[in-house]
Amino acid sequence: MLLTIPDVLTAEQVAHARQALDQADWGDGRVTAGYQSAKAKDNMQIPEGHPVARELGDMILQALGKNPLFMSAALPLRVFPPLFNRYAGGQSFGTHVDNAIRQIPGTPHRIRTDLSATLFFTGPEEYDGGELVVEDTYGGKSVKLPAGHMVLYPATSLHHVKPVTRGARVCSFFWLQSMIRDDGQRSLMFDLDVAIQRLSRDLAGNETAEKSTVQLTGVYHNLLRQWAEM
Ligand SMILES: O=C(O)CCC(=O)C(=O)O
Ligand SMILES: [Fe+2]
Repeated sequence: MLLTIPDVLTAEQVAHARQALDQADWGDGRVTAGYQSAKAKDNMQIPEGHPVARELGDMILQALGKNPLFMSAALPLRVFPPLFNRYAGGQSFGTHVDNAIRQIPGTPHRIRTDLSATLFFTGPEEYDGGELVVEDTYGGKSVKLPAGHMVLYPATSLHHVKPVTRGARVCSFFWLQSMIRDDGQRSLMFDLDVAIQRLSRDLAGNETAEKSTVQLTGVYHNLLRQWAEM
């Protein structure tokens, strides 16, 4: 499932991040790439563990923790500390697949990358190109979002970022391990959750409908009990 999560950050948070990112030291993005993706990757990154990356990473993780759409769609177990990238002057990232396993820097912990995320700090009017294209069985889906919005997509997908031919594209990107490894099962849980929420909103006050909503909520939790890995 590929999902846009609007307004993860407020306009004030985006402005604060932009200012901090403009002043940070950027290095070659190849340092966090795997063997194959290093050949395709041409961008800049803030080094892992840089104070700006930590501060803004915490801001993003806090915002996501309070975002019901993100929590419902991702069912996150562990989130990789967000990284930050910048493409300008024709830079791009050719077709690649993200590493399946990532060590969380400075810890003995590893995560399985079930989902990949890109959170935009620059708006589409600020640069040309720079679309993130995610391939799935139905073809390629091109994504270019307003600042503060985020896209969540299966880390299993081949994807690329088109050359940025004017201006600069600044984003945060990271991965997460979900409590539900399988994309199909996770999508089912998300659909069920969305439908239950809508039913309880639309049929509030109807006693029979409320009984069914409680029963469906039970089905949701019992499926989660069957499928979740912790
Ligand atoms: O810049 C992006 O939107 C994606 C970056 C990416 O695919 C990666 O770093 O693996
Ligand atoms: Fe990637």
